[in-house]
Amino acid sequence: MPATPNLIDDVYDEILSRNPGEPEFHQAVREVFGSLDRVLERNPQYVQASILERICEPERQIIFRVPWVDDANRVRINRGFRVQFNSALGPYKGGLRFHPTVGLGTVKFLGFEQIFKNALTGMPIGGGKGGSDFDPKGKSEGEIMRFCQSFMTELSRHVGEYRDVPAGDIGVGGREIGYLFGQYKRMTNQYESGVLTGKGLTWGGSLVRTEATGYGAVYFTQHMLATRSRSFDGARALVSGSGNVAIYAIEKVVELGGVVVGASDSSGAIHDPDGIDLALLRDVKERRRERIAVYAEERGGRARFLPGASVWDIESDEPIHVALPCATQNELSEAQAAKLVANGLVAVAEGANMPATPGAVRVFREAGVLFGPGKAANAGGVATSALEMQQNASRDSWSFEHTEQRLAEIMEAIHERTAATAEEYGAPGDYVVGANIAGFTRVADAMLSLGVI
Ligand SMILES: NC(=O)C1=CN([C@@H]2O[C@H](COP(=O)(O)OP(=O)(O)OC[C@H]3O[C@@H](n4cnc5c(N)ncnc54)[C@H](O)[C@@H]3O)[C@@H](O)[C@H]2O)C=CC1
Ligand SMILES: O=C(O)CCC(=O)C(=O)O
Repeated sequence: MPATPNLIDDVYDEILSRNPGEPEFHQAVREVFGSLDRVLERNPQYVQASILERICEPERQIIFRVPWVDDANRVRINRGFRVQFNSALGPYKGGLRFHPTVGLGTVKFLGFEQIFKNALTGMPIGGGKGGSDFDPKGKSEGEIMRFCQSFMTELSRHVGEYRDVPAGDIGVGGREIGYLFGQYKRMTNQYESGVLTGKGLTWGGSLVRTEATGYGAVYFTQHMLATRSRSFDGARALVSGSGNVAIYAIEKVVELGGVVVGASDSSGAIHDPDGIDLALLRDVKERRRERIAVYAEERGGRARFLPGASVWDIESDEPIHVALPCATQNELSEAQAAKLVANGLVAVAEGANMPATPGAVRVFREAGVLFGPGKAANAGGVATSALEMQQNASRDSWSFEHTEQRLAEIMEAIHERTAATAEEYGAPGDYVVGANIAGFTRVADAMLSLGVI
């Protein structure tokens, strides 16, 4: 009988009562705690130093008003957030999300995940996350710019190369990072490239950052598949979403010989049994910023749009070997997981943060499906952000080949670290246990060294 179950339950109960109304944060904490009993047994020093309690309490939470003027000259108000969760390993690092569902609990769940993900990369970055309930959908270029400028006017007090380095996430891509960086530069009167990552290539950005999260998730999957002597060659895959992570995951799957037969956005899913035409999808989503239905209309043939459906509802006559959820949290349910398993699923890698519900994760693990949790599988994005920071600090810019090689090595190392830790703690092949323990112990050891702060 483990010596610590009561402690973990007690700390969790305390977190529930101290953080009411934040179900996604609770879910993320529960998921990590589920792997930690064996770690606390072996490391009583973590218990003595209250690492569990401390790691769940953000170092700082900033909530601010974001006033801006719309095209009709009306003053609009949104709420901005930055949660600076843990800086034991380096400056806070993590993206900004602009989406109407964003609240403190969302940002805390993402920031909490980010602590362990960033630790897994082996790079000197702490964990943080931010965002706003601003909805970029349907807004003009001018409105997006004015919102970003107002958001940065407050955020600028809290960020910096050595303090906190935001990047993109849902609703925040190169365009928004540009407006945020422009306003920061104007306010501080200095060209501090290292304050944000995901920058454009002519003003301090890194090659491969755009592709990194999607490519990294596919590299991670490739390593998982190799443990069963399998590869992407001839594999059929479903990818949810059609944003930054999804697009480059699709690109890499196809490059490695796989076929992607479905993708989605928040209006529905497309099923294209002959394989998605990536050039058309990119044109529709990246350039024209249209709904995904337009892809099916223009593609013709056997491509279909399924209004309001999830990609995981697609009825495929042929087996689906790989699932890459790359849209949003809790998008893949237990019932959808069971259906995928029945249709020949071999591997899942979370390109998004926490896209599989706890029930879905249980189904995958019990069925022996290779399951790469987001902390490990989507860490290529933030790792390449850290490479962007390295380039900024050395006033250098690396070639695409060199940077992609670094990304590939980092993803291989994360896979190795995760698999080895799972093995060491008696759970061979369980990437959830491996990622949680490897991430947690790296941060916990640093926290011990830094004293009670
Ligand atoms: N951009 C990055 O480097 C990283 C992103 N992530 C995670 O990956 C996920 C996707 O992020 P990005 O691609 O950057 O955002 P994005 O804004 O470029 O794309 C998000 C995509 O998800 C779709 N989507 C959103 N809600 C949906 C819903 N309820 N149902 C179906 N589709 C929905 C959107 O239509 C869009 O296609 C998020 O969970 C994010 O936290 C994780 C690591 C790094
Ligand atoms: O590149 C970054 O700093 C952030 C990436 C991110 O938000 C994530 O990993 O979820």
